[in-house]
Amino acid sequence: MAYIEVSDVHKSFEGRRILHGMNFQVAEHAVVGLLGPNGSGKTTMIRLVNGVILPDQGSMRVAGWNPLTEGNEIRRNAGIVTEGAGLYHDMSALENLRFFARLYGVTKHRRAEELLEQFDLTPHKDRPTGQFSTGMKKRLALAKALLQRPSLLFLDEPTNGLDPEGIHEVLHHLKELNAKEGTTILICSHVLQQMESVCGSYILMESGKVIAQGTKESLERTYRQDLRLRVETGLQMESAAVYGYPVCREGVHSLEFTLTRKEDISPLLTSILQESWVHSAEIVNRDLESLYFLIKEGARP
Ligand SMILES: Nc1ncnc2c1ncn2[C@@H]1O[C@H](COP(=O)(O)OP(=O)(O)OP(=O)(O)O)[C@@H](O)[C@H]1O
Repeated sequence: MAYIEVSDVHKSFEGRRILHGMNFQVAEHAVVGLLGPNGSGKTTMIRLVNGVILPDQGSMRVAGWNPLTEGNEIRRNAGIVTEGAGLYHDMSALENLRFFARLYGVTKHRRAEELLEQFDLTPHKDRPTGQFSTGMKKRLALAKALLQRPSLLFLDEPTNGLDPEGIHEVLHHLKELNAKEGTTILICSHVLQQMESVCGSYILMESGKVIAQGTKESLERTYRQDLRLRVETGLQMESAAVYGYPVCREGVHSLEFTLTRKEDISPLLTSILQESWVHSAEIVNRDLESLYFLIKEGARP
């Protein structure tokens, strides 16, 4: 049975329909990306599954609880990291974590210190968090959300405002958390390419609806019609098809072939190598973002 189950959920604000018929599942121990553009309704969905707001219609189940009637249980047992980290800026990192540990009734001795260590914040534990960089604040917010060892973690745009190093660090900590503790993680983001390194599967949203759901491989299988292989080569292109594959020139030494299946790559490269050199070959339309646009533009399984 799914750990999070959302069935036909609708939500309007002031008569404006924001979510219309959301359906998705998240398996226990999975890391799932809820992905979609700004304003597509991701934060609204997170608030609904936490029981902070109520749907107009539909049913939900989160770790065995019903968000409509058992929101308190869900919020007590799930970690939530939203845009405002909810930290006290005058207090140090350690004081913040100890304060929230008391508030949440966390009894485990040295839990705050343990989390500071886990998130590489021990050297900064006595500094006021107001002086922290955005990346450090995000890590501390994650530590705060994990004080009660939740089995479920909701993250709303965890990489917003971070530089590449900060993004790498936060994503690394999330992967580690899932691998070591099996925490189920639902991450909302509009930055699709960042999520590829951490999520095992995706829920793709557009204007308040799920347009596709699955692992990247299953989405690829269902929606991708062709693949574009960019080859850095000295091969001369004499027609719009080379060795039977449609091709166009992308640069002086760069050709882009359109293939229908991965199995065509080896024979193509073997043929090219008989005539010229090859310095690199790369599939250029296999990233999550191009897949998202393909699905959004109406690709049909
Ligand atoms: N309490 C509210 N009252 C009125 N409108 C709201 C409320 N909360 C959200 N909305 C509207 O619902 C729409 C979806 O917002 P939501 O924050 O869920 O989107 P999002 O996908 O999380 O976007 P972002 O990536 O920008 O965070 C937006 O148009 C927003 O203005």
